Amino acid sequence: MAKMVIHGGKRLSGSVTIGGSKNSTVAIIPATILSDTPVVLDSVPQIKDVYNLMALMDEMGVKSDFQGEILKIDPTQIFPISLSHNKVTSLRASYYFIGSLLGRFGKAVVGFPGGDDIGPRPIDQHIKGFKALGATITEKDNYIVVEARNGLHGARIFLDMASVGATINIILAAVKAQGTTIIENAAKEPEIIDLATFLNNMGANIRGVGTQTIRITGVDCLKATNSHTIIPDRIEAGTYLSIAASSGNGILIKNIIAEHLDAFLAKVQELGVNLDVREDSIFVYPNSQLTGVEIKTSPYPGFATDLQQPLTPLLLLADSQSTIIDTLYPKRTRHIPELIKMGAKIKVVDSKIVIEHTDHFNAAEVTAEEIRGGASLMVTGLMAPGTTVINQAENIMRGYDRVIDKLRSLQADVSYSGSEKF
Ligand SMILES: CC(=O)N[C@H]1[C@@H](OP(=O)(O)OP(=O)(O)OC[C@H]2O[C@@H](n3ccc(=O)[nH]c3=O)[C@H](O)[C@@H]2O)O[C@H](CO)[C@@H](O)[C@@H]1O
Ligand SMILES: C=C(OP(=O)(O)O)C(=O)O
Repeated sequence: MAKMVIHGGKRLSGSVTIGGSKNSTVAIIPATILSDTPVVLDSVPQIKDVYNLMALMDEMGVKSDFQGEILKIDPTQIFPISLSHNKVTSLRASYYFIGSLLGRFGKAVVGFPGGDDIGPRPIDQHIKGFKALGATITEKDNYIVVEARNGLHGARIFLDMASVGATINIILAAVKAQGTTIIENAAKEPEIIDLATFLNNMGANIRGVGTQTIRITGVDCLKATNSHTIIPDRIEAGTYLSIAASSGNGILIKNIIAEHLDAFLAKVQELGVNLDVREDSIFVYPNSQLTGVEIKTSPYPGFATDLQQPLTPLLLLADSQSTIIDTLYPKRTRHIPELIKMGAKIKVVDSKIVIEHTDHFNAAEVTAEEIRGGASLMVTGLMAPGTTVINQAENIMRGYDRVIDKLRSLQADVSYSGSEKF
């Protein structure tokens, strides 16, 4: 079990550069196995999910090399195997190999996915999509067998909800299928646009990403000619913005696409945080008078569920009550008992998180049950005077690029002990 130790209560300053998006990267890596040539990705974040995906690809004969921010992947010697290894359960995005193996070999045998324990996370819409494309699905022990004996063919698929994962998985399966696939009520997240840009640059024919109707016309082969640069991580950016507004003495956050953070920035400004939004960076002024806000998470372009927990510590500083309703994951509340140990005045009332003004935080030993809950504890630990120890800090490392180095560059006193080298 890894630990993050924070000696908090210090004012932070300087600048921090946001890394490539976790949720783009973890979709694009499985997508690389659809390529008939080696692939080069740039701006790849150094996070645990990336190393786990590399290990999974290694089992299929796909060699990869990760130096700095450049990840080289050679899928040309790939062979089909069952992915029932325990690495599959270590991250959610392992389920994208169902779509990409199906697209490449017409068959995928993959263990049930893991990912953050943030409440029920069914995959019925993925299954519905694969079936519509001509696959049969069977479940055996702890894995799922998806097979298209007569090949995959285009279909019209209406998603019951705008699921990020289902939209991506259907794109991956359909990109080399016969004919045209239409996804209705598709998710519109920027990471889906990034994936489609990557695939289209290799010769795919995907239109309409970023709208609710996506059309994919199957092609025979995909070839990489240029490297693909991953978009900046909007959730990492929002987390540093929360740190800057709660503990900063003036912090510049670089490599941001502000448009991807519209709903979040609007809420942060409504809260009273003083920001200077520049072309590809945001300067966060030292803390000002904050007033409570009401937040309701929703699919993009709404307020991202992945940012409700990282923002919560800042809401505790407001002089009046704030509320959060997480419509996507109402049970995403495992950080709350841990925040209470640190002095937070916060409770859950009928699926609504109620946050009251808190004027004293204390350091404590707490546990990061999942990635964004961990981020919430990290932001609070930086505010609380004394020594905070975050257990299970490996969950934070799933998605925060070189977080210890970045926090230290802001003058934070933090350390990490665990088997991962971040
Ligand atoms: C690797 C990745 O990109 N993870 C993100 C992705 O997760 P993920 O792709 O798992 O999230 P989805 O967009 O699929 O889920 C949205 C909602 O739909 C429900 N649902 C989804 C699929 C399905 O087949 N059936 C179903 O009922 C889910 O329970 C959830 O309530 O989007 C989430 C919502 O923005 C983010 O929190 C995650 O960070
Ligand atoms: C829930 C998240 O990730 P995953 O879907 O990979 O578990 C997240 O990044 O907040």
